[in-house]
Amino acid sequence: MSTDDTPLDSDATAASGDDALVSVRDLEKYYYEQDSLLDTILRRDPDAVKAVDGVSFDVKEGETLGLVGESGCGKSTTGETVLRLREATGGSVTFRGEDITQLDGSDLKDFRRDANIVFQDPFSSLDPRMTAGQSIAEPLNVHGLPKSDPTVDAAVDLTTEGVDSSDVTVSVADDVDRAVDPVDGTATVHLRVTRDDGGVHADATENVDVTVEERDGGTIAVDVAVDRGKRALRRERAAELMERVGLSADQLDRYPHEFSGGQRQRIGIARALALEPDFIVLDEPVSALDVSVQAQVLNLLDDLQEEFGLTYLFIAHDLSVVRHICDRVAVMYLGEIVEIGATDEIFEDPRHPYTRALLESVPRADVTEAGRDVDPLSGDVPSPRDPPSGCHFRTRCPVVIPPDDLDIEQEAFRAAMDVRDRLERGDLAAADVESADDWRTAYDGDPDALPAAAREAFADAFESLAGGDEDAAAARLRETFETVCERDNPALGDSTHPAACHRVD
Ligand SMILES: Nc1ncnc2c1ncn2[C@@H]1O[C@H](COP(=O)(O)OP(=O)(O)OP(=O)(O)O)[C@@H](O)[C@H]1O
Repeated sequence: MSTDDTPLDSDATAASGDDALVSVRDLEKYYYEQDSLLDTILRRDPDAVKAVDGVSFDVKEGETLGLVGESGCGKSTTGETVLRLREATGGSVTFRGEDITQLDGSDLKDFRRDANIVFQDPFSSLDPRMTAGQSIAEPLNVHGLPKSDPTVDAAVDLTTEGVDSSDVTVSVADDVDRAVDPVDGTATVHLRVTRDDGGVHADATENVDVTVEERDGGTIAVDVAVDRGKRALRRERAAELMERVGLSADQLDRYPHEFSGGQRQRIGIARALALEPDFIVLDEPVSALDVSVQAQVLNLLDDLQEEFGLTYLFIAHDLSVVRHICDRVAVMYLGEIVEIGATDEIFEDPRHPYTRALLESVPRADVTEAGRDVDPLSGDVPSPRDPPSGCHFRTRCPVVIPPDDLDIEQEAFRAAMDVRDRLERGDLAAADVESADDWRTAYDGDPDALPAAAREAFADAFESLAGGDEDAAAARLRETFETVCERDNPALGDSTHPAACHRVD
């Protein structure tokens, strides 16, 4: 989550394999709606909601990749499918080179320790009947942690004062790694043995149980062990995490409703950190918070990323949030990624008309570089059950490409396409038309400003309509006004900053 410029000479979609922690390829998540009885009787194929429809991207180790787009574009479904909280219906997700869509049993459980999620709404994502401490410790409980790792060695780093170190023998229990974080495969207890007027004392920096005994002959025996049970250790870990996310360990026994929104989100973050993951999906982590606390939570996420070397997939609909914390940004529209690139490039040189329109909805101060020459988005995202043919954005796109042989202004072309859409949707029917000339009222623009070929096409089509032949009318309009944008779905290239648009090379 650095604000430094990311090198732009790397491939934007694929992080060239080696440095990718997560690689997503052609990911699909289709939801199949419950069939009606009639569907079952007629053996119709179930309707698919194509929430994620062939998405590919990499998240490099240590980076923050933003995933942005309007509500309903499939961002959450992507995040949850990448984490295997939902099952993919196609494609692959590779984590450290292993396809996690194929994992099961203990391998899947291991992946769940490595990758976690912070949800948007910290109130509904926390169980109201659990205290903060219980919520944070729950993942440890589920995984039976903390437990000792037999491959970790136990060691002691001894210092003495008033005692000759050669007189001290220390025995460290093998399982101290339950309470002492190992470094490079060794859990080291830092022990200090001192003598003062009261006798000999032994203290450890770590939270372990130390007993000291002075034996005949002047030798000193120190035992280091972890005597607390798992439950107590989990509570200690929860307390540490509370402090790390900016809360007080004294609040461990409070319930979610006793915290503010920002504090609840901190608890959600502590819970996500409990298993020491490498990768976290942040699903709109600050969208539900007051603007005044958003920056604090973003700063916390930034600090945690640096301290623990975390990799983030940051989901947001608000581009202004993304700008300051993401290294790269992927823009999603109706189940597809339409543009991906380094954050500065996305903001300073947006290539896809959808990205430009999204930038238009960002508060003005944040997009001075992008200019203000694009209309903000109008209308809603179409249904992913029946996405538009070709480029999914074409029904809202302000720069649809007219046919080569039709010399027509964009606005006039859009108005002509509206007539076509209404006819094809059934909103304009033969019953609404009496004569060929009726096209002049159906067309929302200056009919006389249209090129002759367009006027002829309308007149022919409306004559067919007046005669009751809707199919012939639709065919005539398609023949004249069909655009490449509805024929072909533009692919996302593999350049440094690709955009899936017929206008972008
Ligand atoms: N369980 C489900 N069954 C059917 N359709 C679903 C299901 N979950 C999501 N969808 C649909 O999939 C599409 C993508 O939803 P998703 O929540 O992933 O989008 P999003 O971009 O994250 O939006 P939001 O910001 O509102 O969460 C939407 O049309 C949604 O209605």
